[in-house]
Amino acid sequence: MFAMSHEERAVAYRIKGLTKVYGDGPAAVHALRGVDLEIPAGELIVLLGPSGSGKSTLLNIIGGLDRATSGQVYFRDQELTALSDAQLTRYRRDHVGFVFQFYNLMPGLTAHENVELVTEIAHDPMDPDDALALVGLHSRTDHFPAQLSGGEQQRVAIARAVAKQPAVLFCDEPTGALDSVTGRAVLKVLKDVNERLGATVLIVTHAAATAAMADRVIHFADGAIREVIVNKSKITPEEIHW
Ligand SMILES: Nc1ncnc2c1ncn2[C@@H]1O[C@H](COP(=O)(O)OP(=O)(O)OP(=O)(O)O)[C@@H](O)[C@H]1O
Repeated sequence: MFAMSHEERAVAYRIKGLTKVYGDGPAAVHALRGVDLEIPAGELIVLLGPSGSGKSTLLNIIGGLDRATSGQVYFRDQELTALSDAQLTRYRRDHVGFVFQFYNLMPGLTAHENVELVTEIAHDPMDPDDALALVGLHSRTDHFPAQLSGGEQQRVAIARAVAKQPAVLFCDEPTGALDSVTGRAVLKVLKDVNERLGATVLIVTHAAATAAMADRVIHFADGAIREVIVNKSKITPEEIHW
């Protein structure tokens, strides 16, 4: 048996020469122009960059929601870019949670039932009540989305995403629809998920102040990575001002 080195175990994603072109001919859009990146496991990472620079495209490809045009993405030792559609679906189901700007909850189901939808089909799920307690909503489990504030609905969406105990949590503008106080509460929940569950958390955001709480900040511009900064002195979500 081969023992994996510490370094191999510690990398969640290896991305090599990744490109994505939407459309073809003169109308083609080069959303990713050759991205090389390593994402260490267990970190909280923030992706920043102007609108249209390719952040969501990168998140969608490494999250298994979209296909690259060329290049490779490895999750641990598995090449995602070589998987069939069925294998990619299994990767998403077993390892990945998603949180989006708009919470995408089922309006006719309670908070508990929204989380249960995922735990019923997950491999090694948390109890829905534990997932809702993790996001501070233990007293609201029987409420419907319309009875909850935006920040509370986003916390239900986070509980739903983490209830299957994913290795990775992808968050695309998770605070985009929230005021700063509520947004900070949601960021605190994401930090808790990162620390308590050990999940790697990737956050795409326009709220540049969020970068101060990250382990690592990736700056995107024009379909490429401009800079990766390892944050030596992080602040807590409560200390963020924006
Ligand atoms: N399905 C699509 N078809 C055609 N072009 C697309 C598609 N999705 C994204 N694009 C284009 O790819 C480029 C990168 O988009 P992407 O959404 O990844 O950027 P972003 O950095 O996440 O932007 P934002 O911050 O505004 O969400 C943009 O020019 C966008 O218009």
